[in-house]
Amino acid sequence: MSHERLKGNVIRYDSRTLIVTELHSRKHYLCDMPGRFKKLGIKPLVGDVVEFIPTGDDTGRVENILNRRNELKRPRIANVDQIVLVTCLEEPGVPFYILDRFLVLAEYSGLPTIIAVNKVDLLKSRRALLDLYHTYGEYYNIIEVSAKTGYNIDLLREVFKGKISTMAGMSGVGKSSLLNALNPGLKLKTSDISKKLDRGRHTTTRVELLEFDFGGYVADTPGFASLELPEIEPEELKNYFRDLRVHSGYCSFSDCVHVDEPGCYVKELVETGDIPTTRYESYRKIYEELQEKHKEKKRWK
Ligand SMILES: Nc1nc2c(ncn2[C@@H]2O[C@H](COP(=O)(O)OP(=O)(O)OP(=O)(O)O)[C@@H](O)[C@H]2O)c(=O)[nH]1
Ligand SMILES: [Zn+2]
Repeated sequence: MSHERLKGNVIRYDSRTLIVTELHSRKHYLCDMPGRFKKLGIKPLVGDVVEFIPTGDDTGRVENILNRRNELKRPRIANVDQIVLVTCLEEPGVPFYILDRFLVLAEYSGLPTIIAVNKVDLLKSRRALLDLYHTYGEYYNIIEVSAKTGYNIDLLREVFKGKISTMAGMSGVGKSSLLNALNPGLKLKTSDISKKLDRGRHTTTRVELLEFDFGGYVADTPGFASLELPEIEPEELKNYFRDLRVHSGYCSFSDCVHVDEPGCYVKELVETGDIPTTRYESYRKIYEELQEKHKEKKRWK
């Protein structure tokens, strides 16, 4: 048995053990952590890249956790590359306002975001799609897909390939169906790995990374499930609307929040239709919600 250090991705973790996928062979190792980690308060996260030394055929001991590029809060994952926001225009027709809330959370996380429009097989015309492109197409990559017919699933596979992703989107838009279309049996396969390496120990409720056969990982639970807004100052909200942000510099006041100020260029663009009304309405609605939250907080101080 060689004792060279190997590197791998943590795909699952409970209080004592980690399942690590070795980067090159993609073999799974059940690893434990040295006691000193706990003493030092070092806790691994799913998505971490760790160095480990094999102690048996499929076991190992973690030596080191490499620096994280980032850390997503919900679900708790390290080194996330992107968010794939799933929506659809029929069954259910997801309101743009809901999409806008997801996008604020995505922008706040600072991660690249791709919009996947699922169930395009249900559309009788391209009208609703054109509306979506008009509203979001300049600022986000949009990909039309159908989990049912397989339309553009190969393109979506390219989006996920080799990356750590998290999917977000309203209930019923087809997130699970898409994962299954991308990689049939994805969830089952992962629970098999867990069972084999775990030797029947209790199952964890923590987030796990599912491994695509074609390379790459996706969180097994959707992100931003609650749509609850993070602690953003109302004045900061404008930074999380890409389309407002790019025009912010042209308002008369540099700290313009695009609500009541004179000489607001953003409001001018809403008038001329260059910024979609739905986007501006979402902005106002969320702005007011944040103001309320802010007031509440002050009241209790
Ligand atoms: N027509 C059509 N139906 C689809 C498509 N994708 C999913 N569905 C259906 O939409 C319903 C919801 O799909 P799910 O994959 O469970 O959606 P989900 O986003 O995972 O839902 P949650 O688990 O509630 O978050 C199911 O009845 C699917 O069969 C599609 O591309 N076209
Ligand atoms: Zn303004």
